[in-house]
Amino acid sequence: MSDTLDRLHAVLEQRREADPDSSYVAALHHRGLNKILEKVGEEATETLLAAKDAEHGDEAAQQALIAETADLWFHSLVMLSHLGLDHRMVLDELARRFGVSGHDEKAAREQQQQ
Ligand SMILES: N=c1c2ncn([C@@H]3O[C@H](COP(=O)(O)OP(=O)(O)OP(=O)(O)O)[C@@H](O)[C@H]3O)c2ncn1[C@@H]1O[C@H](COP(=O)(O)O)[C@@H](O)[C@H]1O
Repeated sequence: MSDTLDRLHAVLEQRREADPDSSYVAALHHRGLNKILEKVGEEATETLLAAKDAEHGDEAAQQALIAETADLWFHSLVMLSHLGLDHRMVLDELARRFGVSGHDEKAAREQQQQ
């Protein structure tokens, strides 16, 4: 999986300087952060609607959910790239969380806030 993300990251970096008329990613960068965030929000909404359909749906509904999730991940990667960040930082953060229960992490956070 990381190999695919690495490959996509390399393409996204190339597209930062590409012609917006010939590249969708370049067109997003050209239109700016607000447009990219609009797409992330749109894809998040489409993903959750697809998830509801997939809950009691057939294989086609499950495939639709996978496609929408891919759109969401893709646009999130464009967002990170636009801000000079990348998937490796997210993977490192997830790796750091291995073995830390979500309940324990939340309890520790709440204790710090007191
Ligand atoms: N993985 C993707 C990818 N996933 C989704 N999309 C595009 O994301 C868009 C989002 O879907 P929508 O239905 O919302 O599209 P839309 O109606 O055309 O968008 P708007 O006009 O509303 O902005 C579609 O145009 C998809 O083609 C992607 N476009 C590009 N990539 C990757 O990025 C690479 C570089 O792409 P270019 O920059 O276009 O060369 C490609 O080789 C792929 O590897």
